[in-house]
Amino acid sequence: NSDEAYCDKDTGACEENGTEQTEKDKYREVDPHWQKYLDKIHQAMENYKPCPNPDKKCSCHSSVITHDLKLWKDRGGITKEEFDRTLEQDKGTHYQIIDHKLYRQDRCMFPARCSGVEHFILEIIDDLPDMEMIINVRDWPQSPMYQREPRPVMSFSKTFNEHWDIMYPAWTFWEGGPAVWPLFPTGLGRWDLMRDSITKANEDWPWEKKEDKAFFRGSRTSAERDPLVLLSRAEPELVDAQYTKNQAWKSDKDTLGMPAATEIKLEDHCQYKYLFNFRGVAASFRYKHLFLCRSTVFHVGEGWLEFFYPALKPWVHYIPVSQDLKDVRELIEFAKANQGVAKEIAERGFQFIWDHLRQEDVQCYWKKLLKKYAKLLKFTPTRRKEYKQMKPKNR
Ligand SMILES: O=c1ccn([C@@H]2O[C@H](COP(=O)(O)OP(=O)(O)O[C@H]3O[C@H](CO)[C@@H](O)[C@H](O)[C@H]3O)[C@@H](O)[C@H]2O)c(=O)[nH]1
Repeated sequence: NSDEAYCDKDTGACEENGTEQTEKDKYREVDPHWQKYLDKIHQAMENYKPCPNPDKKCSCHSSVITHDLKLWKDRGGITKEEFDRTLEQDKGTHYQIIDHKLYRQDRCMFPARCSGVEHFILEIIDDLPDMEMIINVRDWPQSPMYQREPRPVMSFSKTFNEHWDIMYPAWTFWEGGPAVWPLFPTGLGRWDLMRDSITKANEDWPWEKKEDKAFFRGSRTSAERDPLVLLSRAEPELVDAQYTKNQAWKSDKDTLGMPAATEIKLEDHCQYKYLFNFRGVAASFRYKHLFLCRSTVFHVGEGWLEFFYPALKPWVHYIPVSQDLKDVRELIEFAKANQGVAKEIAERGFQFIWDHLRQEDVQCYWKKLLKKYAKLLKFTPTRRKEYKQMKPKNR
């Protein structure tokens, strides 16, 4: 095997053999200490099959639909009894699509979130067959596997190992994202607009100009973020990670014993080379935005997903960090010592999100999902007369 000729397995030392530089050599030229990570990148790149580009059929993400619906397919479809039981258990908001019109029960726990969901459904309603859905707009998924009976409910986020929920693209792509005072008092903001504004902001921060530091700003929605905040307090030169307030904030205890930090716009995250993403309650909306900075995304833990996460690959598009953050210092140091590869990961991450997470892709996913889902329903929806028809806001 010609690859083996380059490096001594025991010492990790590599030698030039006078031949042309191969793709693999590129990852074999540095401090042997970092070899294990360079090998991971090489391996990941070898296994990676890029999605078609342009990808008019959002094929990049379709395997998630197949995965999420497989359970119901294997069970022979969704029965009326299963559907009604989930409805009675109040696991989400009930929608009906009948004759290309969208109807909804009156109650929605978070109206702006329902509105964000409805925006996408109404845009494709002419192409959708009759169906009914239970759409959960809470953060937390509603069909845990420890309860042996699965529920036909749709949620924006879940884990593959612990939840049966069918993932749909979160409301926040349009509206209903978290309000962060004073940055986004009415919610995080439309994804298509933020795509443009963060990408424009990154132009002021080319890689060479960015600060060589890891960065995180957000609230303590999960204590999994604590080790990074503590590392930042101990070594502010390496990491700047601080807790901000959220609506539940009552005292410094909610920001790990320190006063809350000032909020920083996502556009201003672009001035740092290494940006951290963590799950919060469920997946955090920040993930997709971080890539737009053309900074290297450090993604902590693999469990919590949104529909587009599985298409992003560790070491190709982001640096994976273990959930307990035991490897975090070494990984940041790896990136600092191997700027070339860190920058390449940043570029690939940016390009993926730019090419494959457009508003068209979100829309396309909704359409594919609902069409396939409708085929699994083993009953014909009957219109509930008390439900109101939901109409586009600006049409
Ligand atoms: O200084 C800041 C602080 C926050 N944010 C953004 O504000 C949003 C909210 O941040 P944070 O308070 O840390 O909450 P998250 O944990 O990211 O998200 C929570 O809120 C979401 C919507 O309610 C839920 O879906 C998640 O599961 C839940 O964890 C994120 O997009 C952040 O990037 C900033 O841009 N700058």
